[in-house]
Amino acid sequence: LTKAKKASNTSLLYSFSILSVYLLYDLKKKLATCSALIKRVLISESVDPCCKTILQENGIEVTEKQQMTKEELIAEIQNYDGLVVRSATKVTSDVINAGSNLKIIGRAGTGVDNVDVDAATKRGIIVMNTPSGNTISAAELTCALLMSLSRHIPQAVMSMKDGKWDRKKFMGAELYGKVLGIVGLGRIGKEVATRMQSFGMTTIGYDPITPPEVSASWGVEQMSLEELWPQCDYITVHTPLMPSTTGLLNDASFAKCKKGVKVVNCARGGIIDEAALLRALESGQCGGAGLDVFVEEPPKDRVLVNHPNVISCPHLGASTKEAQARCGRDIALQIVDMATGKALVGAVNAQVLVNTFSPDSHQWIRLGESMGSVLKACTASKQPYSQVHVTSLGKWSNSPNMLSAAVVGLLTEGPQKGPNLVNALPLAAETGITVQTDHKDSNEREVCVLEVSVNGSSYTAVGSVQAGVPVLLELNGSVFRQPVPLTGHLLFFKASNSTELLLSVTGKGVLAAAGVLLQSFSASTVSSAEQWYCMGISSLLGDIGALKSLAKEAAQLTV
Ligand SMILES: NC(=O)C1=CN([C@@H]2O[C@H](COP(=O)(O)OP(=O)(O)OC[C@H]3O[C@@H](n4cnc5c(N)ncnc54)[C@H](O)[C@@H]3O)[C@@H](O)[C@H]2O)C=CC1
Ligand SMILES: O=C(O)C(=O)COP(=O)(O)O
Repeated sequence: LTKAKKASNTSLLYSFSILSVYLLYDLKKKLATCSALIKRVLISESVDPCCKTILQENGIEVTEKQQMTKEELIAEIQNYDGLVVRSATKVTSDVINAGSNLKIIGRAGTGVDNVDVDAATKRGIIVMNTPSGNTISAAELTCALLMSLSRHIPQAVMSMKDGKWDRKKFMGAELYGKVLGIVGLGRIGKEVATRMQSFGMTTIGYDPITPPEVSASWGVEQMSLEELWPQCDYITVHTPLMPSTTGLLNDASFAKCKKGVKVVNCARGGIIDEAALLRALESGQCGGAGLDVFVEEPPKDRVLVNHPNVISCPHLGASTKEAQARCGRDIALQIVDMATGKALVGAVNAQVLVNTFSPDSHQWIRLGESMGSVLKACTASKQPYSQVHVTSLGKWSNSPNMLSAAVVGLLTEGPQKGPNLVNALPLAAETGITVQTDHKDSNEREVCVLEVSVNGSSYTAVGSVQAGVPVLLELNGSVFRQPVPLTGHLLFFKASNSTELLLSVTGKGVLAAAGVLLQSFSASTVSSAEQWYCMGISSLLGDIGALKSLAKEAAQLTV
């Protein structure tokens, strides 16, 4: 560049009215999806051996280490790309942040409350589970607890082992004709309902998401919790543990129940408030409880476990050979599919990625990232962004994916760490960027419009996918005569419409002097005073800073 400046100073200064020379970027380098290679996986709990076998068969190195302390896990986790857990491993933000190479956390089971999903999402780590693998087992254990509660089977067994023959003490009650309230009508709630109906129970329930007509089709009448509590002889909960379900059954709700109501928690400790349960058991408001799960596991405080009307298990809902085989196999296959870019199944924090596994979407994602990169370069000196808006036009709406992809392009600093499709939107929110997306149906054009606002100014890129290649059609109002393929190294600059100018940049000008070959050239259709140009070039210019200052210097001169 220095040479170029010396050699062609006059023509350069004469012809340049470049305001800025923008970005050179290598699109091939960074497609920030999460299909990064998974080479090493740590299994930190007792997961079916088929999990290890499947991972190894697919070239993944597996280490099994059970009962690690938090400190041990934090010290080790940086060595792994993937972590497979059940419910006992607490994957806290400390663990996640220590996992500098971590790309995936696989939960061989359903509940992900032991994983800090938000922390993982912010770090761009996929969290996936195998939600249907243990449904039947958890439902069967729930039914077993309901039956045991009605007939005091565990207590009777203990008394027999004690050498007693106490027939009076264990007088039970039939399930037949009784009302079972099911809170949470998802996979397990449904299976519990249909099984208990075969015992002649009336099943009623509540779920804020499952539509009443859907649950009615499998025999569960839905109603509000206020209506449900007083009708139930038995209540079973099957919701995830989250703020809205913590303490769902509490002092106030127990007070609304029939005296002697029996409750089962085979979902998560804390959905039935443990202290309120104890009070209800002691007052007789609750006639018995079947607990598979506890707030603290194992529970140090044994007062509930030791209560005569409580029967309990050490979190055995999923502990069957069948459930473990399914969950172990499913999580291994899901990790392999993800790593090889075949499919993304079971991701709980990366819905946007699910659609990126079709070749079609892949190119649109590349387009979004590339347009983000282009606008990032055009606005480099003006950041931070205040708003990012993506509009998709076409037959199908891909704007949510495009939005994440564009944010990846806008926020990416280097090829390794930073934003990807998993954490793009949380990162944008954290950075104070307002994001917006919409879609307009159109049979004529299939394009994506990306608009970013920086310091009150707005910058726009319009792109599309043509013949399987992402292309840029417009940049800040300049419509390119030929679509610009967003591939390889591209040099964008804004300049007045002048042949001399172009020669000074290309032919014998700056690029030639820097030993860079011009591979393609796109100018805008409008011959306005200033317009955007894009050049495909053979290699990255070593010193883009020098080019920029040269241009800046030139721009200060009156031509
Ligand atoms: N004890 C064990 O070993 C096992 C326990 N589980 C637990 O069971 C839970 C349920 O599992 P699935 O049925 O597979 O999940 P699911 O996602 O199919 O169903 C959960 C249902 O709860 C509903 N829900 C959410 N908030 C609610 C609220 N405030 N009130 C009522 N319903 C609400 C949801 O709409 C959803 O339909 C899991 O989250 C997990 O914690 C799962 C498997 C084994
Ligand atoms: O899948 C779930 O949500 C469970 O609670 C089962 O937990 P586990 O895998 O047996 O530790």
